[in-house]
Amino acid sequence: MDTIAYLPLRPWFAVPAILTIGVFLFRRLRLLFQLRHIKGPLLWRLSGIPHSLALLSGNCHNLYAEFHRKYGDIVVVSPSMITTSSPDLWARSNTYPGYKKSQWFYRAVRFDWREDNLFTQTDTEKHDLRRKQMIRGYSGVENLTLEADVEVCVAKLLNLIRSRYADQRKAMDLAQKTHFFTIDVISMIGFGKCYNLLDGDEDPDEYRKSLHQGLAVTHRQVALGIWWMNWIPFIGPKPKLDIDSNKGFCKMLALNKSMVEAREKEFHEQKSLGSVPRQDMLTSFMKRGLLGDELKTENLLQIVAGSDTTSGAFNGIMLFMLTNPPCYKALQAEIDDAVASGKAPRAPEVITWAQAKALEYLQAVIMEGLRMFPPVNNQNSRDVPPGGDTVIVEGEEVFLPHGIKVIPSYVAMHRNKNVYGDVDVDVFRPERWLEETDESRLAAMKHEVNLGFGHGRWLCLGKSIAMRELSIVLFELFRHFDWKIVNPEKPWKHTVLMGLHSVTDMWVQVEERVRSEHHQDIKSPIMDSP
Ligand code: HEM
Repeated sequence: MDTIAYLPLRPWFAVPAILTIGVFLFRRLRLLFQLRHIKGPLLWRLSGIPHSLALLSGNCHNLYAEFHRKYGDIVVVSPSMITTSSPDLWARSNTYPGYKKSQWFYRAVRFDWREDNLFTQTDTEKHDLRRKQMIRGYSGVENLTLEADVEVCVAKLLNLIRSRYADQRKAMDLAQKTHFFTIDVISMIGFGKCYNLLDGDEDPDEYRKSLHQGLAVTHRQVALGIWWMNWIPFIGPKPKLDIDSNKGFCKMLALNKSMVEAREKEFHEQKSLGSVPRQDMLTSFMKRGLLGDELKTENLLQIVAGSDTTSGAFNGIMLFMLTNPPCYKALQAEIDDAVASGKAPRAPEVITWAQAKALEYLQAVIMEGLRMFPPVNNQNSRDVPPGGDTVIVEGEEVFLPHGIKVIPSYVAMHRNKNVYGDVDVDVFRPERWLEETDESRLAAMKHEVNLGFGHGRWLCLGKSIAMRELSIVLFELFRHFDWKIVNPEKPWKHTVLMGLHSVTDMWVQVEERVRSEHHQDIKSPIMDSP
């Protein structure tokens, strides 16, 4: 008892304790001094706790947008972190030499604590080498089944909505279906084997649930700063990878392992026989030397990076469209015109990516949806390089000291009045993309909204896949069906985990659009009623 009571007085304890506290306080004061010229709420400058609480609240994206409205384009949100709504600063921190991905976030999101994938790699040189091995597989140049794979999944989605919900007048959880769709697409193009969630309209192996659980656990670890616990090898169960008995993420890992191993074997056999291997994503990666564990971890990255992001975008765009009758009507008018004029095929054929890209209003809806509801938020952090960096923000030079972390506030950036004007930035109005006559302003708007896919060497590799999915599916959803939100007062349950929108219970009523005797001319009973 005595020993414990007098512990702080014993020199062997007191000296290191005082030194540790002293170093901590010195560092805090130095940071406070270094960032004194940047605005931000006092409590957030002094302690990291408010930032942790903001992340845990699931509403960090809106809170930081609020800060930007109050303090301007850069704001201190923790002793060593600033958030920015300046497109120039964010673009610069993705291109200017020396900026790198911050470990506090990217180390935490490794699937396996020992191994990086392209997304988590904080060593810029290693990242760039890996990216070179993968870029052609993602681009579609060496992935000749991409178009057909997406088309098959779109047909399955339409069939599911029609047969199980529209025909039976049953309310449908749209968020579940968009997630099933993006998981099916990415497993098909990533593995060459579809998870088939749309076929059965269920998730028997709980992939969806496990993706959400994985995001939730990692989110809490990042927010509380305890991600390093994953690095203690004895903590956390080592998953037993058994395809038959597992469910969820472990099943996904097991399936990934066996699929990739089988494909590697096939690849080497075909190579030794001199025959042409399949032309898909996995083959493209293997041709560029990505094999074994590296191939497995990159393959898994696709599923995680390619499902919640795109389904978040779908849900946001659908919510904004279903609550904006003039936009809803304008999109259906463009779709009907496109079909009537032969710019789009008649049903049951599915529109192609090339055809959908050419539909101006559809593309404007997607840009505006991504602007109003950015699918990725806040945490893609960058470290300021050694020597610091002097940047121009709102016309003034600002010095950012070395080691400070910069995070993007896409919500605020996508509503930056210097880019979009100060009339209606907070309003969903796809027309802004079509009406803008000043070419340099339009270019700045496009550049800005595209930052939501990252930038420079870290630009999203799946961007064209996501745009393809969004364009084709939105066209077909509005061509075939009419939509109502079941509960406009609470349209969904929503939170943000690891910067991604996690949406459930987005209940909608869906009806087949009424067709005239020519069958292809469709009139909307919902939107045409007075
Ligand atoms: C609307 C949908 C999507 C959005 C908004 C989005 C956004 C982003 C963003 C912001 C980054 C950069 C993150 C950072 O700098 O740390 C990124 C990276 C990445 N995304 Fe996406 N993404 C989407 C869909 C997809 C899809 C469908 C795939 C896969 C098919 C994918 C694969 C990747 C990969 C592999 C990276 C890492 C790139 C690198 O570090 O070189 N994304 N994405």
